[in-house]
Amino acid sequence: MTVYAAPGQPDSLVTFKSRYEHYIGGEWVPPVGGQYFENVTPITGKAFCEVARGTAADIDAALDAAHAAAPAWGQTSPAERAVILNKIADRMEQNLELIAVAETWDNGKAVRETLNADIPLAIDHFRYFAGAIRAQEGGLSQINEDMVAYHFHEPLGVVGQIIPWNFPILMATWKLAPALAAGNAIVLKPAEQTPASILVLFELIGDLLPAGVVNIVNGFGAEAGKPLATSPRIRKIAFTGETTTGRLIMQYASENIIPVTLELGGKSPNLFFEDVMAQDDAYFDKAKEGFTMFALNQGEVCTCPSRALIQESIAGAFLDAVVERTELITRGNPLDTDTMMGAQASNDQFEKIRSYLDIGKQEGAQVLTGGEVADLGGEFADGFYIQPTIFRGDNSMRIFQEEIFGPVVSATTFTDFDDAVRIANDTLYGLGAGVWSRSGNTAYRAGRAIQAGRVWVNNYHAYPAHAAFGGYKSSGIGRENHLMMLDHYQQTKNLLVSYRESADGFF
Ligand SMILES: NC(=O)C1=CN([C@@H]2O[C@H](COP(=O)(O)OP(=O)(O)OC[C@H]3O[C@@H](n4cnc5c(N)ncnc54)[C@H](OP(=O)(O)O)[C@@H]3O)[C@@H](O)[C@H]2O)C=CC1
Ligand SMILES: CCCCCC/C=C/C(=O)O
Repeated sequence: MTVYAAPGQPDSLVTFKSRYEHYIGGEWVPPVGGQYFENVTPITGKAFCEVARGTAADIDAALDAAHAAAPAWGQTSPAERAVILNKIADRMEQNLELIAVAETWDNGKAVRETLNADIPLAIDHFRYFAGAIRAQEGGLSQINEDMVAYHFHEPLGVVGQIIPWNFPILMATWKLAPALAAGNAIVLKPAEQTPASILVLFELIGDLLPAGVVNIVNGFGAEAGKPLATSPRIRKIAFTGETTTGRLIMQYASENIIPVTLELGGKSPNLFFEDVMAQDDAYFDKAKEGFTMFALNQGEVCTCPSRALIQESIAGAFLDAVVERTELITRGNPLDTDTMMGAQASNDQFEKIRSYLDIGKQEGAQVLTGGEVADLGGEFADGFYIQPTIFRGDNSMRIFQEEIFGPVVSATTFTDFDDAVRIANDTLYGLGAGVWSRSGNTAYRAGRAIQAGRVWVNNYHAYPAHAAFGGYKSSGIGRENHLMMLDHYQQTKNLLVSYRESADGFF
């Protein structure tokens, strides 16, 4: 067990500055309007730094820097960009604990996760796209014996990226790594709730990139995000966040006819067929872990398995077993590596989840465990902690249909295969899903029938860089991770060349 010292305490790995500026053109730049906002750690509920509050003028300055950097960066070779991405990964790896502690302090999540998942996955992402861009090939079509169509990948130029607060560094990486690999310059706006860890990261890695290739403007959605997303000076906007905000981003983008990628909400079903059940067996233990994944990252994950669908014949015994497993989730200081669940990322999110705990009870759902805020006392008394909660109810309830984004799972039963698929697909969303069965046939058929971009079969919440990730229905547009993300950051140049030396057959 390790308990990392809190920033500001003796022996802490991280010292946050009391004030952070924007990162523009390779420099730390104060906001044009001179305004700052407070950044709170959800662990204690106290402010720990202030951050530049960006407006349209700061976005313009960042776009100037990005446009100045884009031509040279776009002409670097894939091998040169790959070297830089690998250096970023190496620098992050050398500072893994520091970055993990910074992320935990800013977001509230358990350091056990930032150390073992968020930051290692981010490092691997840079390495994956370093390799992917070198492996990418263009295309050639032979039109006839004298004519050839060459297809080249070209960078888009300057792109905008807007990210949320649930995985600040990992979500930044999911957007930065492919965009950089493809040769674009970037203006990125972090979420107002969690800007600090990304700024700490850029204090560490900023010198590895040419000035202006990545620019970070902090601030609020309406004040900094909208001027970025509406700017005619970007060639693409990438967004992760709420579905209603995603709809706005699409409207903004339509004005300038630029492409969008959107990672939006979810209400992911996790299906447990009756053959998962056993008294004492490694597979059943694995399935219970899969159920408990609703509490990963305090449930603040777009793919949170927030609807558990359990075959009626095993429901009683299965729910008893997962309640017992859920009650073993250790809570406490998020900087303690034994702690499994940390704090919700903000007071707003904490209050939103509390309201859904009330809604679930008012709708008549049965609370099998949890259902209340968690009072950790002491220095954590003002932090944002919620008990992991299992409701049992019906798929028509609001707690089954609306994104809670907290450590709350709503469980219901199904009778047979068709009923399971019907309930799974009875949602506006289509981002993730889980299927648990010892039968390969059942698992395969369910996986293909569920309308979701990612279906985990006999596992959950794994995010390898080379597996495509994205939504069906209202969960978004496009795929992140995987080679196919490069397509979203490149345009195709077709050179149609005639090698015939006469005008014969010109038309
Ligand atoms: N799919 C996912 O991964 C996520 C889903 N959510 C869902 O959304 C709910 C609300 O969270 P919230 O943070 O408000 O989500 P938002 O979608 O509003 O925020 C995501 C990002 O978009 C920015 N933003 C907000 N409004 C605009 C705008 N008009 N133009 C441009 N950028 C904008 C935000 O800035 P800022 O925060 O600085 O205002 C933030 O950087 C959560 O409870 C959860 O259900 C939230 C986060 C991630
Ligand atoms: C254990 C790592 C989890 C990564 C989850 C990625 C989620 C993205 C999102 O919420 O948009």
